[in-house]
Amino acid sequence: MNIGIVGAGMVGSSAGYALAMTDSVSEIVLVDRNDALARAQAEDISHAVPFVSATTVRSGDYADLVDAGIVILAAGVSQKPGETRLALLERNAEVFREVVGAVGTAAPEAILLVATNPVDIMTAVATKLSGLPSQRVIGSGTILDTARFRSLIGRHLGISPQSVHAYVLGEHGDSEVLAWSNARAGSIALETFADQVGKRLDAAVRQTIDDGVRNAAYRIISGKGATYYGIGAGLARIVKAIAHDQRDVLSVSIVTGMVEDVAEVPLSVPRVIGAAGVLADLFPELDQEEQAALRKSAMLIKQATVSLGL
Ligand SMILES: NC(=O)C1=CN([C@@H]2O[C@H](COP(=O)(O)OP(=O)(O)OC[C@H]3O[C@@H](n4cnc5c(N)ncnc54)[C@H](O)[C@@H]3O)[C@@H](O)[C@H]2O)C=CC1
Ligand SMILES: CC(=O)C(=O)O
Repeated sequence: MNIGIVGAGMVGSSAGYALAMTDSVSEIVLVDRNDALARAQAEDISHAVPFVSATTVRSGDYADLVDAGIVILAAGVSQKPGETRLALLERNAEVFREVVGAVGTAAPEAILLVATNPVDIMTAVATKLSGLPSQRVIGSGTILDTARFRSLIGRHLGISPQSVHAYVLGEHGDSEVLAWSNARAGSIALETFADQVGKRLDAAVRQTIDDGVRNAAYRIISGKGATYYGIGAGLARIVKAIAHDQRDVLSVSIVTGMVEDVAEVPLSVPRVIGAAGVLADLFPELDQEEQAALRKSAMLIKQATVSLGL
């Protein structure tokens, strides 16, 4: 499959690099309003390819996206230290008014994979502007938060994050919901697993992990200005699931019919991902506190989409 990436900054180029390293697509075309940047990123990534894969990496303009099966949207502004994702909304909605139309003209059938923040609301913006069915406009949503959650649980329990089955739901942002109540390690409930390996999983440990997940972006941005390796790998993971019809369960964001009594809201729950995009939405059983938090997150996002007239 051929992949387009619009926005060749830190996130777009990291996604391109991660994709090239996984050898899962045929061609990557980078598009940016800064042509020189897109050219330089493509050239640099293409020099990594001979070590790993045979992916063609080049820059181009929108017309070069004609054969793309998926177009990643990573164009726009990013957070300054201390700034929230939601604060980017107006500026990035303006960028999408230009970008989504241009992508739609070149590649009307492509699945759109949104990374630009605030990613849930930008997913709703892209869905509206493109006129595509919601199953084909996918926001990276909480795929990154879920990875952070699994990584910290795995580190605490002394196991691989890939043996942790736990999801972050709701907004990719401050109101996100760490679903502790149904988290498992191997096939064992988390608390039972912790008991069996002699680890504590009390409120203090949970609070430390919650902070590690919820505030990761703020910490990284204050230390190095941006986050990009994690999301680059997350985007590559979603692309792989679509390109190879893998039917993986991943927490991603699409405009969802009903979540905790909030209608038509873009947020993340686990979903089955395959060649046609989102094949099914999954709603894990939550405890009362998590349910209330998910409703709050859904209402907050809904307010923002309504304020944009979506
Ligand atoms: N979904 C997630 O988990 C994450 C999302 N992000 C978001 O991704 C977005 C990109 O972040 P970075 O790559 O760090 O920013 P960046 O500033 O490095 O790159 C953004 C690129 O977009 C390009 N661009 C801006 N307007 C454009 C337009 N109208 N047409 C074409 N290209 C345009 C710029 O020239 C620039 O190269 C931000 O909104 C950021 O908040 C960042 C990290 C994680
Ligand atoms: C920047 C951002 O959204 C993140 O790293 O989670």
